[in-house]
Amino acid sequence: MSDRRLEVDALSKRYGDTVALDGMTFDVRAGEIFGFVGSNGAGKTTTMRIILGVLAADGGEVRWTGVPVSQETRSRIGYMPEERGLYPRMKVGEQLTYLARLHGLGAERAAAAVREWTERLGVQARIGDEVQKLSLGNQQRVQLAAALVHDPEILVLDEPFSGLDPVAVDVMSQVLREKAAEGIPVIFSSHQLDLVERLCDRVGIVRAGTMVACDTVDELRASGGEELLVHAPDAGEGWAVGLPGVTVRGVENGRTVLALDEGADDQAVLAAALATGPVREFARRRSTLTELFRHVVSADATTSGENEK
Ligand SMILES: Nc1ncnc2c1ncn2[C@@H]1O[C@H](COP(=O)(O)OP(=O)(O)OP(=O)(O)O)[C@@H](O)[C@H]1O
Repeated sequence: MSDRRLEVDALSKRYGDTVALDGMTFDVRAGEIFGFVGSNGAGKTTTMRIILGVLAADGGEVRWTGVPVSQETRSRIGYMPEERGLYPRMKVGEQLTYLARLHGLGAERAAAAVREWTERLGVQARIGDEVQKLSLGNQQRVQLAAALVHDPEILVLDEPFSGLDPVAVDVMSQVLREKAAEGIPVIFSSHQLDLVERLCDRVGIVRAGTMVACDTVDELRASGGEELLVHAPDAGEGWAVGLPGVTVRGVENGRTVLALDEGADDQAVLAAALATGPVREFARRRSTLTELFRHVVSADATTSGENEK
């Protein structure tokens, strides 16, 4: 039997009166990169901490290969905590070696893993420096190395991309892709939705401690419906307001972005645009993940009881 899935099943968690998780449910399959997105305070970090066992749930269960996760399973998870967890005064190499040994690697394998990951992540020149002497971005590269040196079976990364320069983002993305290709389930949280859209096989959108949408990027985008992008330079504000089946979503680089209901007449929109003057661009496209996210997350935020940090 090889049901290599990390299942998060109906997790609940309260902090006093704050409901942090309310039936959080999703799964991440082996070899899949899963993007975990949601507004501040939606419950992503709480979920990841519960997966790791650094926080106990009030209810629900986390399973790996169909079995509730034990401390032994948890020691095989590579974790990058949001608050980061490196010892500032310890040298990079010593720290990574210590972590690898702590997870049971022998001295030789630990040394090889530290070499491999510091080189891969471009911090090999800093191996003899104290962590606190590194820039924040380089500390983050070391933090990723710390999640990887013990050759984990599962990767759980809390905002691994925040604060990284574009080159580091590429390196991090490539590493996550490789790990997934090796058959590891990879879950990471992020507010950088363009990156999530590029990198993830599936995406889960969380609101107020509950998963509100979970699917492939393509399916999620398709569920957001179609949009029209119209560039009519002489049109005044509000030119499209009131057109049947049309909602004005905003303006993007001078183009009006319109959402179309199913069956709405795009030719009537074109005629309305032409009535204002020349039309330089008129294109259909599917919603981006960012637009869908705004739509899903703002749906009933006022009734959700969400307590933002
Ligand atoms: N230690 C704590 N004590 C009290 N409330 C907490 C604590 N940790 C989290 N919360 C609350 O639980 C909810 C979920 O927080 P969590 O950190 O899981 O959200 P998040 O999705 O990771 O947010 P962000 O994107 O800002 O990191 C929030 O309302 C938060 O204020």
